[in-house]
Amino acid sequence: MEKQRIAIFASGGGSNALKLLNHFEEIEDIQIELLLTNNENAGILNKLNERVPHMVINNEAAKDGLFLTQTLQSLGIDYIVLAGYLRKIPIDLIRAYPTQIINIHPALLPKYGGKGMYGMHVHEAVYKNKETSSGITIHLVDEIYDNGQTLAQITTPIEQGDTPSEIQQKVLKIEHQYYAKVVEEYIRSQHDS
Ligand SMILES: Nc1nc2c(c(=O)[nH]1)N[C@@H](CN(C=O)c1ccc(C(=O)N[C@@H](CCC(=O)O)C(=O)O)cc1)CN2
Ligand SMILES: NCC(=O)N[C@@H]1O[C@H](COP(=O)([O-])[O-])[C@@H](O)[C@H]1O
Repeated sequence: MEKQRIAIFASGGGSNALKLLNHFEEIEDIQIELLLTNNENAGILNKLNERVPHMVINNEAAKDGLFLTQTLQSLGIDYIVLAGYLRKIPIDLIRAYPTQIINIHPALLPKYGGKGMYGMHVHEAVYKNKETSSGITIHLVDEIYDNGQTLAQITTPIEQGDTPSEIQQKVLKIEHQYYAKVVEEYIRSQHDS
């Protein structure tokens, strides 16, 4: 496979972004070339240690699909991997990368998805509904939040008495175990000759 270049989009602490960096540092034909964030205070920015170039955009730029497309294409980016990115991906960027934008959602879609369902909001809703399991959904991104084709779904049991924070920790653990491998396998599946 010809070398494939990834841009990671993140808005927060970036634990998934770091797991992705670690995973793809060991792989020669898939490389992470950029970390983009809409949040100048994102915790990930303090953890990169110059491992990858980064770009901070404001919320206007985050809405500008043509700007984002031109920027990413000028860098030769082939895939966009969202890792706790909290802004809507604009339609013009989706049209430029129709099957090349991947997201991880910390719940078993289609439940607990859509506008407002991010971070702890998700786990609090799962807790409130007394679910006995939660998990992750890795999916392609389309113009509707959390609506794109599912690539993988992995569940984790919720014990009676688990708090939203304990649910978050269980879900984050499987995010870290599976996301990078699912991304790698998906990219390779798109280039199987
Ligand atoms: N076009 C798409 N853009 C994004 C998707 C998607 O599926 N299609 N996934 C999200 C990630 N996400 C869930 O996995 C998600 C992130 C944020 C929100 C949300 O409600 N955001 C708030 C703004 C929050 C903030 O900036 O502080 C909002 O839109 O009001 C929902 C789902 C990434 N983008
Ligand atoms: N709907 C999107 C969403 O809620 N994404 C979630 O944000 C967290 C980011 O953590 P991280 O910054 O430590 O990777 C992760 O749990 C991810 O699933």
